[in-house]
Amino acid sequence: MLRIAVPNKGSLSGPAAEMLHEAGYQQRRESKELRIVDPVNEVEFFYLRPRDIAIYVSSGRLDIGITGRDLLIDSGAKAEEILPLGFARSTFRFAAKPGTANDVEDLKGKTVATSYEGIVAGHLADRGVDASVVHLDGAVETAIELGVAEVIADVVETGTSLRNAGLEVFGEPIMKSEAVVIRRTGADTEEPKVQQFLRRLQGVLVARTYVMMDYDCRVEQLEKAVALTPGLESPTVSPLHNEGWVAVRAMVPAKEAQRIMDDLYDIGARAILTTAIHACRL
Ligand SMILES: Nc1ncnc2c1ncn2[C@@H]1O[C@H](COP(=O)(O)OP(=O)(O)OP(=O)(O)O)[C@@H](O)[C@H]1O
Ligand SMILES: O=P(O)(O)OC[C@H]1O[C@H](OP(=O)(O)OP(=O)(O)O)[C@H](O)[C@@H]1O
Ligand SMILES: [Mg+2]
Repeated sequence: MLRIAVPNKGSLSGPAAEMLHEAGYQQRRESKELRIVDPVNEVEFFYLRPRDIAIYVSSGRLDIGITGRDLLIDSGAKAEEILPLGFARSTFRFAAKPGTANDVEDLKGKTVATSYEGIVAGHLADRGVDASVVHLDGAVETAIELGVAEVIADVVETGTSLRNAGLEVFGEPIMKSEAVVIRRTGADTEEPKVQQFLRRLQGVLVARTYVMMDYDCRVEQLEKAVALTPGLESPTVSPLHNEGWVAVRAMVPAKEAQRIMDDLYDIGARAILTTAIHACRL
């Protein structure tokens, strides 16, 4: 049975459970459940604190985990990312009151508050900057107002929390993060059970980012139309009862669907439809 760690709280937990559900796995019914078995799929899910997941996976007691890339790196645990999942996207940045610092070099002798000491200490050490790091569990933005630090390093998504605290980012982003699937460093990712789990999640990612497009066009326009909708391998083209017309079917990126429909219409395609993809295996 495959043993998988899933975030039990915070930004990662809802979207992770939703993705697993879409991939056909049973999920817990209430938030106090700490572990469940999905006997049909032969998988056991452990609901753990996102910060602890890399540690469990690196110990080898759990086969796979879902966590944030920033949490994985911060932990220093011997685990590696094997599939990015596209949710809980954020950047990790330095911020301070305007005029305090422009660059990481300006942190020399200053105090930086953060919940991600591992990332910050590593970043400062790589650049040879000697600064103190103070660990706080959360609401790090307030640390400057209350005089605990001159600078913070924190997760930024919309930037609202920073603006509300009168702070501004400076320097290059320290890292970009998103939810990722992790495995113990050096463990065999080719194992059939692991591969099946990854294919299921990849299927959800593809179903979320592509739509199926169908349309009719005149044979003379087929090459132009196919150039607009090349599909993954190549589009399906079927004859219509009306001679001189064909029906075309191809997957297209959901974000580009409206533009492609306009372009197809302009070259004479008609009855252009898009439909959602619920699941897929590429
Ligand atoms: N506002 C946010 N937008 C996107 N991702 C976020 C946000 N806040 C945290 N994350 C991501 O969530 C993970 C942190 O997990 P954590 O359990 O600390 O979540 P949290 O939402 O901050 O929960 P908590 O309520 O405990 O602070 C990291 O990968 C981080 O990048
Ligand atoms: O750029 P924004 O959209 O404002 O999002 C970023 C904020 O979200 C997270 O805070 P969270 O709500 O998890 O509280 P915490 O600081 O106590 O962890 C993170 O720590 C930032 O403070
Ligand atoms: Mg938080």
